[in-house]
Amino acid sequence: MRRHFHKMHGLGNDFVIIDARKEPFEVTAALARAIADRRTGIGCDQLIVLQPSESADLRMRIWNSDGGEVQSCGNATRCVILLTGVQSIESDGGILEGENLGVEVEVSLGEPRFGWNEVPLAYPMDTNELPMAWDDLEHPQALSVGNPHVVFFVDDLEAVPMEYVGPVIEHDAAFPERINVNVAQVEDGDVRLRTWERGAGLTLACGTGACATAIAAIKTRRAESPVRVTMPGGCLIVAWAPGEPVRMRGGAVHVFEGELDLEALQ
Ligand SMILES: N[C@@H](CCC[C@H](N)C(=O)O)C(=O)O
Repeated sequence: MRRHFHKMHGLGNDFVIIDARKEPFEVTAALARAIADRRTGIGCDQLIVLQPSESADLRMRIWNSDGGEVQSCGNATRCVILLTGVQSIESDGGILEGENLGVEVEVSLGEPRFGWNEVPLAYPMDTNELPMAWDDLEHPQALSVGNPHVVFFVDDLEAVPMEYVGPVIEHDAAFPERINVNVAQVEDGDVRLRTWERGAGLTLACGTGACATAIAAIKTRRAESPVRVTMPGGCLIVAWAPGEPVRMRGGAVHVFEGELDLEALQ
């Protein structure tokens, strides 16, 4: 069996996108891992499947490269808007709205949530400053922008061994659904960010991570909205004020399309 797919990326965070609005497509964790495998599959950070929706223009489902299904993906949202032209997307993290502005795509990810059980954390803690530390990384903020994030601000981003500390924090028992780990440095109100993504590891950019980090920077007056967030793959502009949805603007690129050989992947 063969199935049409699109390969897209948002600032180097890459996706295999399958449009299953007319023809259903069943995903198992094993199939998601096989498609995402860069040696034997197509290769991607996340597999995205588009389905019909009753509450929005379409439903977007997201699988990390480890095969786990998750709630939200900021960079994929911009790609899906570019690909399909829709303006509202149902996701497990909420309704996402956006618009293709031409060179860039703008997306609203809804209002962030700061309750310990909304992140979620394993037990009550002050999400403005978790009383926790991992080596030199300490007291992160925790929040949900549809998916769970912690944000650390540091003086020297390059000195942080993300490959070592990222997976340790991701799997800490304090985070029952695991967590996306953002480490950022702020200079003159501009944010530089590296993200260890839950279920995908270090990526060139993370859209929800950029939103979570900009919100954390605005809350602590390290930066003012709109915030420029620069990641290894490029930059996003993030706007937010307390009580409002977070909005993100940036690029999205269609790379190629082709046919998946599903039998070869099993
Ligand atoms: N790359 C994404 C986030 C993808 C999901 C994330 N790894 C999770 O497990 O929540 C983005 O651009 O936001």
